[in-house]
Amino acid sequence: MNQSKEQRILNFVLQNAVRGDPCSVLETIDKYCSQKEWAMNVGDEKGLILDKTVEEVNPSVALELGTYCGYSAVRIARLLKAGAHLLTVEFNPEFAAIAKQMIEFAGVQDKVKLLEGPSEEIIPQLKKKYEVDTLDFVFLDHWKDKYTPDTILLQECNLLRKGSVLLADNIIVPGAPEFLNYIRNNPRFQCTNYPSHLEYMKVEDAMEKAVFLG
Ligand SMILES: CCNc1ncnc2c1ncn2[C@@H]1O[C@H](/C=C/CNC(=O)c2cc(-c3ccc(F)cc3)cc(O)c2O)[C@@H](O)[C@H]1O
Ligand SMILES: [Mg+2]
Repeated sequence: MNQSKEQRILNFVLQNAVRGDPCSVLETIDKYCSQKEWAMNVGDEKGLILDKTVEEVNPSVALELGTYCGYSAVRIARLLKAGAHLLTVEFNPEFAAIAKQMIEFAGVQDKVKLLEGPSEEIIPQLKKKYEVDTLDFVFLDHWKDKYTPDTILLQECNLLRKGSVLLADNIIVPGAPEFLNYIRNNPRFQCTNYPSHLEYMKVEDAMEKAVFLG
């Protein structure tokens, strides 16, 4: 049975990156996906916006929706302070297995908890089952039509506090028009747009930061 693209990305990392070095893993994925096969990692350009936001928030508890191969999980986890952790949610078992190996190879497994299942089921379990009080930072990068329902669900589950920061990928491509409409017209969020480019392409994209005002 021939390999999936995601398996090929992981294998390229296992053979070419430095074990235990998150930056090396990120560089290697970016190299493969810009030179060999495009893949929907946040990438190096939007990755810098993600880095700056994570450094600014300096979260104790972070959530990511849509792990995929684990690129942004490694990207976020490498910046977390001692004792801080990232919960990342992925419902595709094949991608979850790839991401688990990617996270472990990068050496950030102690900071990352990969939760396998759909976000709409996991989010309501975060407080009781995963001992979350509130979330300091949320990275949205899963199905674009789920950004809004999951943002509403996070609020309904009392997982956001005054100052919680959401960062959403792909505001232009593939686009999240209903999320943008929802979040920009919601007085409980303060929004900022960050123009950038689609990963590994000369196509315009953007990220949107939304700070929950409580
Ligand atoms: C059902 C909602 N809940 C979910 N719960 C848990 N995991 C979920 C969920 N949705 C999706 N996922 C997972 O998140 C990932 C999905 C990401 C969706 N992302 C995109 O479609 C995307 C697509 C593009 C893109 C851009 C231009 C193109 F021409 C083609 C594709 C670029 C990106 O940066 C993207 O993020 C997968 O791993 C999927 O299994
Ligand atoms: Mg994306």
